[in-house]
Amino acid sequence: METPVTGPRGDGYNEALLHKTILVGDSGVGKTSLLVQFDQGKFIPGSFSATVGIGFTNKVVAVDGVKVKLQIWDTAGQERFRSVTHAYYRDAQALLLLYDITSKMSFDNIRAWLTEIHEYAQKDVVIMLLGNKADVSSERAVRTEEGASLAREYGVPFMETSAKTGMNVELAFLAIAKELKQRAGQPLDEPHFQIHQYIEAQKKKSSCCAFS
Ligand SMILES: Nc1nc2c(ncn2[C@@H]2O[C@H](COP(=O)(O)OP(=O)(O)OP(=O)(O)O)[C@@H](O)[C@H]2O)c(=O)[nH]1
Repeated sequence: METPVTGPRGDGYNEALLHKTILVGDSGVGKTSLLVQFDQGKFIPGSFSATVGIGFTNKVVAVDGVKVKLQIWDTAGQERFRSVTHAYYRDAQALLLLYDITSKMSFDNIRAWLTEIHEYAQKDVVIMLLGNKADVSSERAVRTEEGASLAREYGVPFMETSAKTGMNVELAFLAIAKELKQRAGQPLDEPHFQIHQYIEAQKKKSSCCAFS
């Protein structure tokens, strides 16, 4: 379900469709940091201040030259806010589910998160699994293949990200925006766009070119 955006701006923003996207995952996995990196291109290191409740940021991304507006909801990972955040799942078109690659527990909790998502979200919600904090390789507790294998089991796209370095952050949101644009019946430049293949191709492209 897309909500047309209305407002005073005359830059095409008004005509963009609004797609609700929610960031979920355990407390401390980096949801707020990922959103700040995507929205402002920066990482604020230092003390961790847990999100209280829920808040959103609007971000317009260009997909094939067309504006797609993502309304990105940042939820609190702490258990005590869970009943509040469940209420927001229902309207979401996309869910970015994060774990922290340095925290086995946050990875082990992904199955429970997926159970909740399947209980409260729409059946056709786009889900993407993200293993965040990929820059902290010395403390890695979850192998990339474990993340990929879990994602395959649930049929969802997967990538590792770093809110600190920005690795794959834009790619994650752009892939979601493309998928949502396509679902809204708006054509893409790639006529056979598939989110899984798109992500794999982009990841290959960046690893190929980073070393060439
Ligand atoms: N090195 C590194 N640190 C990160 C990364 N992402 C987040 N952090 C750090 O991890 C801590 C928690 O990040 P948050 O973004 O607040 O986590 P959250 O998931 O929003 O937490 P809640 O609001 O409690 O749900 C902070 O100290 C961040 O600086 C990352 O990609 N790399």
